[in-house]
Amino acid sequence: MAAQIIDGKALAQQIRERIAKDVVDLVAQKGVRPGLAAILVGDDPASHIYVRNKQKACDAAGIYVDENKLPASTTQAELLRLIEKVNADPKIHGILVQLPLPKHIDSKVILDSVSPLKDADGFHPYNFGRLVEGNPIFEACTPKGVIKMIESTGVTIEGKRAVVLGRSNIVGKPAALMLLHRHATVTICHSKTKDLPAVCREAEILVVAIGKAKFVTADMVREGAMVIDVGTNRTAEGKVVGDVDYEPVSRKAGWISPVPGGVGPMTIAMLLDNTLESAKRAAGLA
Ligand SMILES: Nc1nc(=O)c2c([nH]1)NC[C@@H]1CN(c3ccc(C(=O)N[C@@H](CCC(=O)O)C(=O)O)cc3)C=[N+]21
Repeated sequence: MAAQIIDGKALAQQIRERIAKDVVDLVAQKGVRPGLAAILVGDDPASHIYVRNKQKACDAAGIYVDENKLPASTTQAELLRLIEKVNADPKIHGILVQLPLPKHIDSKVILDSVSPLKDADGFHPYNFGRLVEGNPIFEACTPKGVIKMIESTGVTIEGKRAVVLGRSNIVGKPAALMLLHRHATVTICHSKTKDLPAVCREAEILVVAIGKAKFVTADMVREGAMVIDVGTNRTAEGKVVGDVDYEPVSRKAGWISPVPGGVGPMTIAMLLDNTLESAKRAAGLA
């Protein structure tokens, strides 16, 4: 039996249409248009493509974007001044500092300087702490998108064995917490995990975020499992592939998310959603 495909692109499109309607209502009712400050430092081509896609999605949803493309030579102090400015700007409800930043800039210092009330990426330690508590304001976009994809299948998370492959602060760890709060039994695996394939085979829900092309093979997947592939890897030929060896795994899994067209588009939709929610809060709603 071939797995059912979790179409992140279509789901993201539905969510973006709902956001566009909510933006119209928010403008009509409160005179507040959601605003996102997008900050991009340097000339990493992939980052420019991502930011352009985020900009297009915001435009289509009626979200105002204050785009800041800074040269690679930008100093940490200059970047901090820009963040102070957008922190104080009432037109801005969400701030995105595109990662990675150039090496001479300390990302931790920069991300910590973003107002927790505008932290649409959910990367600030305050928001991470709120997530640990189970009382988040902003949830990181990629793991939030992963949860929405799982929920879209109608499969209940409660009571399930979930395995998260990867322990990064921006995907693996928050994804594991979000699954835990929805009452899954969660295991986090990483490079030091012993007999990783056996642990993965226990998963009814397997979330893969390790950043290695085709790392998850069919022998690591339980029959009928739900496999969510967070990877975005570029092959030598320039093709985008996930962390999952899609063809063989899709013959064994019950559900699978493709790359491209899976978690990536959902990440962008969640950035819009977080910006909208922030604007609603600023307008005294929600
Ligand atoms: N502050 C910050 N927040 C982020 O959320 C953030 C970031 N920095 N830095 C880089 C990563 C990566 N990321 C992706 C978003 C969309 C796709 C996406 O839409 N991908 C398309 C394919 C794109 C292609 O073909 O190149 C897809 O999967 O269908 C992928 C990756 C967000 N990130």
